[in-house]
Amino acid sequence: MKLVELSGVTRSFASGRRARVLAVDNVSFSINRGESVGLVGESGSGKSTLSRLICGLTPAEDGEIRLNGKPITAPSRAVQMVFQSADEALNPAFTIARNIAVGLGLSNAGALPEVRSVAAKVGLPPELLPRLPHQLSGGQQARAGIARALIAQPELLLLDEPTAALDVSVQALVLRLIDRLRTETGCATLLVSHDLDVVRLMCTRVLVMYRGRIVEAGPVNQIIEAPRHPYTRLLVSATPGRNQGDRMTLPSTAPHADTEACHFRDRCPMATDICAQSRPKLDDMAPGHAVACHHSSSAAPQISGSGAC
Ligand SMILES: Nc1ncnc2c1ncn2[C@@H]1O[C@H](COP(=O)(O)OP(=O)(O)OP(=O)(O)O)[C@@H](O)[C@H]1O
Repeated sequence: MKLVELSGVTRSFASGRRARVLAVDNVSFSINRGESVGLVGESGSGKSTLSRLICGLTPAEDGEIRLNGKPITAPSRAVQMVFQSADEALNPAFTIARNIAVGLGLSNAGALPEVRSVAAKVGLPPELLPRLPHQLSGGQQARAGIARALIAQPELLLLDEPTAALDVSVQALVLRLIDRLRTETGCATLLVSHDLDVVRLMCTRVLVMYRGRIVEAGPVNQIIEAPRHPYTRLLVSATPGRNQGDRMTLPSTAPHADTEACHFRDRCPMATDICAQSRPKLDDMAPGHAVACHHSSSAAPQISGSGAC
């Protein structure tokens, strides 16, 4: 049932005069086969680094990532990434056909029948295949990026803000396409997004990340309707159209390097001494709903019955 399992995964980067920035700090979770999971959090919280770790594009410093029970140590065809911009996804010097074939590790005409077939699946007409990426619209480039990932027949598709560079009407089309392909192929998805409404539409479960850590995880409706972690509440309240009276802005913040404390404590209205002294564990508060907060019980709002997916 479990497709991917992360245990204690950690990755830091050198950062100017400061020794290290902990981009991903001792993160553990799993994704089941065919599951659609969202990953949300403010800019710099570590979402892209986490995706790249799972994809094998960035090595972990500590911890382990397993795919079907076997450690991932390098990029594998079973895990493919759809990037947020064509610049990352497509080689500007390659035709669209050749870019798609790269997903198979091939870049020659031998891949053409498969390229045509996957292009048709994502709605790219064959006459676009000989073109260069800059000769396509943003939506067509996004489709080509999805085709490049899909041609490898992945078991897990990592979608790093796949529609961030597109205008709203095209975004909706591409999101619908991704949802249809997920259902057709049965592959699991991890969707990185700033947009909780998109995550609610596309995913059954969501992971909330803050400064390198998962602070809340659970069924997407339950988390949006009744968030338990103070940061998730802030995130939900900052979503346009919600809790207007209590909306707060989310300034960009630098990740902490300290491992033995709650990273949210300096922004948390409920912080006490224990928050500076020990790291809260991600504990189950309800079936499938986990929260990492020393005060999650006292802070918990009533869960209305409207939530679990
Ligand atoms: N190659 C790198 N070298 C140095 N620091 C890095 C590198 N990659 C990421 N970081 C740092 O790690 C932290 C997490 O970055 P990451 O890109 O994973 O966040 P994110 O949540 O995906 O942000 P965004 O939503 O803006 O894309 C940030 O502080 C970032 O500056």
